[in-house]
Amino acid sequence: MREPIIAGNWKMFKTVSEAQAFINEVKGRAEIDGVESVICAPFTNLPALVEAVKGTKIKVGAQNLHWEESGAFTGEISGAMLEDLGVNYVIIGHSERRAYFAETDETVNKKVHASFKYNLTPIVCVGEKLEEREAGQTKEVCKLQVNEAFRGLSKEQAAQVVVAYEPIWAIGTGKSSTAEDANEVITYIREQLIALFDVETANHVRIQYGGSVKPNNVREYMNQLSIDGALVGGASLDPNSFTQLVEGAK
Ligand SMILES: O=C(CO)COP(=O)(O)O
Repeated sequence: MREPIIAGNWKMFKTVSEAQAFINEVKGRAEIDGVESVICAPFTNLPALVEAVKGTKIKVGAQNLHWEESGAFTGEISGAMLEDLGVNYVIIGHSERRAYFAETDETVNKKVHASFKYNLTPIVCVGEKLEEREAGQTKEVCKLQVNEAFRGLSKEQAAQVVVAYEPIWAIGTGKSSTAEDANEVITYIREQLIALFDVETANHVRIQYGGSVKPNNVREYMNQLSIDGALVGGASLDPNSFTQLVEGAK
C-alpha cells in the first residue's frame, strides 16, 4: 500500500519566526498515522524547520536544488547542503520554476539524479498549460515530462519518486481539475511508469494531485483510486487548513 502524502509548498512565503510559529500550531495535529506530512519551505527557513519538527512525524522539504555538489553558481543551493541540514524532500520542476527560471526537462532530470545522490526524495512536478489542455495534449505533455524526469533511474530509485500532477491552469486560480479528470491523468502517468519500468515499480510510486486543493475538496481527490495525496500551495500556509488537509488524506 502506498502511504498518502500531503506536502505543503510554501513557495516564497513565511519568515523564520512565522515558520516556527506554524510548526508550534500544527504539532500533534497534522501528524496522523498512515499519512505523511511534509512542509516544503524557502531555503532560509530550512534549518529552523528541521529543528522545529524534531520529535514529530512532519518532514521538511526544499523547493529546488542545484545538481552540482558545489561550484561557481551564485545564488544556488546544492543537494549536499540540503542533506547536511537534514532535509528529507525536494520539489523538482515546479511549473513556476519551469516558467520563470528557465528549467527544462533536461535540468529536471539532472536534479532528480542529484536528489538521489544526496538522499533526498524528489517530488517531481508535471502538468499541462491551459492551451495544451484545450488542444487535447494533456497526456502527451505529461508523458514527455515523466519520461524525461525518470530517464536513467534504477527501478529502486524510480519506486521512491513522488510525482505531483499539477495542471498549470489550476494553480492558484481556484479552478481545480475535477477529481475524475485528475485521476484519469494520474492513472495514465502510472501506465507510463509501467512501460518505463515494471508494474511493481510503478505501483510503488506515489502520485499527488496539485492545483487549488483546499480542505473542502481534498477528500474528493483522496477518494480516487490512483491519487496518493496532494501538493498544496495557498491552503498549506495556514496551520488549521494544513491540519485539515492532512486529516482529509486519511
Ligand atoms: O503550485 C501548487 C503547489 O505546488 C498549487 O498551488 P495552489 O494550491 O495555491 O493552487
